[in-house]
Amino acid sequence: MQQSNFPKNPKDVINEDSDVLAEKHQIRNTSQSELFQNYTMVLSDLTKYYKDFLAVNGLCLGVKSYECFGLLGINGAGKTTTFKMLTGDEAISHGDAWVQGNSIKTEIKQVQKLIGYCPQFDALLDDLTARETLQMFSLLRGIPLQQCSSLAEKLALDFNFSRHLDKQVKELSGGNKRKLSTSIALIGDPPVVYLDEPTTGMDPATKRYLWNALCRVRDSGKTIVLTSHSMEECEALCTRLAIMVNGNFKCLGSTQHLKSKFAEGYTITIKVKKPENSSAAHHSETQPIEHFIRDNFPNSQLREKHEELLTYYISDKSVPWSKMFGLLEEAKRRDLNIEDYSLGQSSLEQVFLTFTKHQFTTE
Ligand SMILES: Nc1ncnc2c1ncn2[C@@H]1O[C@H](COP(=O)(O)OP(=O)(O)OP(=O)(O)O)[C@@H](O)[C@H]1O
Repeated sequence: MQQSNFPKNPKDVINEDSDVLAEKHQIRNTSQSELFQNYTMVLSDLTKYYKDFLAVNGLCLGVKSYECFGLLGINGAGKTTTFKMLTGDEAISHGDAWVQGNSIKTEIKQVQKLIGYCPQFDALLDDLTARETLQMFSLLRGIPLQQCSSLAEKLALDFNFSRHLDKQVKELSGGNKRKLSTSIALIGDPPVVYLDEPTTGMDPATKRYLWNALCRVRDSGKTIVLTSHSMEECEALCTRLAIMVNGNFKCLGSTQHLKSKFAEGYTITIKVKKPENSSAAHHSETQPIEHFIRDNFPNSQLREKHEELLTYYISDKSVPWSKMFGLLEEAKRRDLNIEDYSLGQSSLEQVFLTFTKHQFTTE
């Protein structure tokens, strides 16, 4: 069920990160001619309402060639809706977006010539072979008939499905269908490529093969925008990424920047003993350990308190591991209701989880 306090007005959104605000400021305050000179793709306050439900909220972004931009977010964050607006499949409610200076709102036919799109669900015809599929899309893209066959072979080689080129789509595995869909997005050499979860259903080795192929595409000068649920994928491919929550960018930057901004330091996760016959620890059980952490780790931040788990972020990297383990062992000895604990270096995955846990439940 939809939550009643979902922000209806783009201005209602709070807690935007400084990098997200800086990008907004830059897009809003730079002349269009300068933006189009610097960026292949520009989003300016891109917004989508489904009736009164705000699915995408005023996104501002500029993406250059040689850049792969990642949209990360859990289910329902607004990633596919963003793509659908960029491909002209959904009308834009407010704002606009441009590809090589062509407006999605007023020049969609021109924009469609400049983009390749791999949708989240393979839009393939079961009875055609992979070769026939590639040839059909090549013809639709205006490629001369005599070049279609060699192009199909080249794409199958680049994406490692040559062995399956003459199989019918219905005979292909899920991973090979994704490879076929991704290669379709590249037919006609479009300068901008949108990939909606390109590696869904792929085994780890195939995934890595596709990542390498996409790195080569990126390094040939194209602009790639992809959605993913995987931090690992974004680390492998993306020059920059944004974490999306409820239609908003929550943070934006290179994986390295996000790591140093949000994931430096340590994470302590403490499992608190639950009282008998209770599914969660209450304040009286968690209070002693909360006091202990506050007193002994002055820079600690309580990031999450969920049932019997407390997760702290320790930004002070100068404290040696031995000291931290020593303090946590002491807390265990003092019987502060600690059942168990773990101590580790913060990861990008934790940054992602920290941001996305604020996603409203809409289903
Ligand atoms: N046609 C529609 N009508 C009404 N609401 C929609 C429609 N399409 C999407 N939504 C809602 O908009 C929100 C964003 O959906 P969207 O598909 O863009 O999310 P997503 O980030 O791509 O999720 P996933 O990772 O599952 O693909 C969701 O709450 C979804 O239920």
